Amino acid sequence: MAVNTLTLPAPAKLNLFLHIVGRRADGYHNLQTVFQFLDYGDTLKFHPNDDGDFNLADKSSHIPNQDNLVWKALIKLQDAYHSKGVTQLPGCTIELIKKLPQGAGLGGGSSDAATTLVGLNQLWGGHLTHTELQAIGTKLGADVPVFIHGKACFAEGIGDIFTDISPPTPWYLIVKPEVSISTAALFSHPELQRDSAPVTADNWLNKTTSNAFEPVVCDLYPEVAMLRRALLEYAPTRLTGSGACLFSTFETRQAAKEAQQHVPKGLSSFIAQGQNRSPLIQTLTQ
Ligand SMILES: C[C@@](CO)(OP(=O)(O)O)[C@H](O)COP(=O)(O)OP(=O)(O)OC[C@H]1O[C@@H](n2ccc(N)nc2=O)[C@H](O)[C@@H]1O
Ligand SMILES: Nc1ncnc2c1ncn2[C@@H]1O[C@H](COP(=O)(O)OP(=O)(O)O)[C@@H](O)[C@H]1O
Repeated sequence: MAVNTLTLPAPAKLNLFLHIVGRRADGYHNLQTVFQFLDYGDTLKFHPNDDGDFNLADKSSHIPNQDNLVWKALIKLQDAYHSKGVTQLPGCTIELIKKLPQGAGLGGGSSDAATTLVGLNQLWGGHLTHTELQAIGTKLGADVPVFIHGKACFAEGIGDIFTDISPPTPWYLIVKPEVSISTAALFSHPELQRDSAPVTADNWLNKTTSNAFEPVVCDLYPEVAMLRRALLEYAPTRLTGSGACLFSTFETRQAAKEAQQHVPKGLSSFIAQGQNRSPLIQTLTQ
């Protein structure tokens, strides 16, 4: 008999800073960044069935199912279970409810993939450890492992070697400029600074940090530069990941709400609080 629906969050992340410290032989870049999660994101509902079929019910993303990172995560996890000799996997329909904008630097697709791996692993009897799930996640995208890790961290390598930290957890106003940015194109941009001086998990808060993509993005997209200048009137403001979202940092939710009144009409924005344990991990350990 099919078990009950499992509902899990797929939260957003912010990169509180992001430096590039070198280029690797495989074309990827070594980063230094701090990941923090938000109490805001997508939701996945896993509806188990008795007929052994798998479906993705996604009314909100407009991404063809076979391209969706949820579906790709499902296929990769099935392969991993098969190679462990577990072939009888209970079927389910995965319902994806998207709130996060795409191509935003909030890691929405990566978080959906991570929640899929964690959720299905739980429904299939937990044959894989979180370390094994992270290794599968890396094959789907550099940002997937941190969502499985689920703790705020100083990250190195391609963003997959973690030192846990507890940065302050302020309120953020996140605003999405109406531009679409390719992460791969930005990483290969000739003007990108790729030689930032290394910082450490202990000293980054006392150093001058930045987001290496910000000057390039502001140069390519004047509307992002303009929005950044406007938001800087109210609070410290920075790009997250490769953009396009900007986040402004406030001590209180009220202050974030007041600044939100000034977001240019037509741009989407939301307010969320920084989380040092991701909402996914909080739900799993409840
Ligand atoms: C920049 C960051 C910062 O957290 O986030 P987003 O802006 O995507 O949210 C990540 O490094 C993005 O991670 P993710 O979006 O999963 O990237 P992937 O799909 O793995 O890679 C897309 C492309 O970016 C380049 N890439 C990615 C990561 C990295 N450390 N070096 C790279 O050079 C590669 O050209 C790769 O083909
Ligand atoms: N479930 C998904 N949610 C969002 N994007 C997805 C998903 N599956 C595949 N994608 C693709 O991944 C790309 C990056 O998405 P996303 O993770 O939201 O952006 P970012 O990494 O910039 O935060 C999108 O442009 C989209 O084509």
